[in-house]
Amino acid sequence: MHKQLITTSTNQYNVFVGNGIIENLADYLPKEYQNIMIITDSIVHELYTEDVRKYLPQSAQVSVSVVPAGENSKSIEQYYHLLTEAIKNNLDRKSLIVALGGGVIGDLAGFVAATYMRGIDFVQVPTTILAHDSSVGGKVAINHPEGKNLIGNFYPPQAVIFDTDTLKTLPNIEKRSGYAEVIKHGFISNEAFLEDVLETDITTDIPPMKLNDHLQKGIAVKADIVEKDEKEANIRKFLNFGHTLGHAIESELGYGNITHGEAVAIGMLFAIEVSEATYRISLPYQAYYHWLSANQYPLSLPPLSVQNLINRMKKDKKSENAMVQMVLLKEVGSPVTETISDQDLTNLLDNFLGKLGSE
Ligand SMILES: NC(=O)c1ccc[n+]([C@@H]2O[C@H](COP(=O)([O-])OP(=O)(O)OC[C@H]3O[C@@H](n4cnc5c(N)ncnc54)[C@H](O)[C@@H]3O)[C@@H](O)[C@H]2O)c1
Ligand SMILES: O=C(O)C(=O)C[C@@H](O)[C@H](O)[C@H](O)COP(=O)(O)O
Ligand SMILES: [Zn+2]
Repeated sequence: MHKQLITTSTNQYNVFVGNGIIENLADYLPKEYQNIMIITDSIVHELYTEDVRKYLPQSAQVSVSVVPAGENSKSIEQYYHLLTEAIKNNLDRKSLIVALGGGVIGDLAGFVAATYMRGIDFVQVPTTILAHDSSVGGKVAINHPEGKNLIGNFYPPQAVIFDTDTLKTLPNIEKRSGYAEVIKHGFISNEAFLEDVLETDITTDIPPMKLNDHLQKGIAVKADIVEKDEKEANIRKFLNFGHTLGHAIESELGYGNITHGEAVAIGMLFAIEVSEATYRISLPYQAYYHWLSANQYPLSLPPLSVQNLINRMKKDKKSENAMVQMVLLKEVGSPVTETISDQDLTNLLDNFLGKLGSE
């Protein structure tokens, strides 16, 4: 089991990562709780709720709330439904919410915990590769039809308990989605990590040692950044590499019609191209494109309006005075933020989408 302590401006919490560690769930809780509500989705519920229930302290009263699987559950309706469930289950300020699932559940349940009775404890029990990213750092949110994660907060969990055995049931599409955030951590941190991921075939079973190594390295990159800039005043923006266009694609296509990671994967391709054009440098665009293609990432999109995408990018949380800010790379491991003029963005995006091709 690998343990990493995260220190934020408001608290400290441990991230536990390892095979089979769910059995020790009760030991990883920082204190005793008498009333615990597990929030999960319909797919994860079938697979893992019973285990989690079994390993929670037997003295606690435990309830389970299940939302439909998928991005559409990061909605105001499901958020309100879960608050009602918390009230019905008599959760009080000393109670605990367990977020059991991927990033959708972590973001949603975390936002419920952040706002119920002005904030109660929650722990993240991630079950997707992507959630090595979403369970760490304390960003919790729901979506608005106008944009991703527009309603949320920074609200760190009490602990992250990541049993990587759960990843064995992940379908390939979710492995791809998760690995987009893994390779993002490579791009923004160091060449060796990036190259290791570029050499990994994720279409077949990834050796557990390698997978755990990639997850731990990704978590370390993220932890280092959020410890220095929890509320995204400056360097935390680097974790948004690929997200300015990625989020715009997700909301423009309609939530759930492309996975978060697959949209971000295309967003990173664009960010690399903009970096090369802006700084007149060469980055591993071809190697990355080849890896995406070999691992069956979607590399074409249904026809999308450049203007609509730009309007969406302007609603991104990094935007200032309606000017789009993107995270670019000066080289692998050296991210920067850059304001892009509307004219440049129109030209670059038009060219990029044309090259990417339409379905
Ligand atoms: N808060 C953050 O810092 C942060 C970081 C990255 C992404 N996110 C958010 O995370 C969300 C995406 O997370 P995700 O990709 O984990 O999506 P998800 O939670 O929807 O999970 C993906 C799918 O996999 C299923 N699933 C989950 N675990 C499984 C398992 N072990 N076996 C089989 N199926 C399983 C789920 O039911 C779902 O259908 C997006 O909303 C994104 O915005 C947040
Ligand atoms: O933790 C962060 O900071 C990130 O940007 C991580 C991203 O992978 C994640 O998708 C995050 O939810 C995006 O945040 P947002 O502030 O752009 O909504
Ligand atoms: Zn992301």
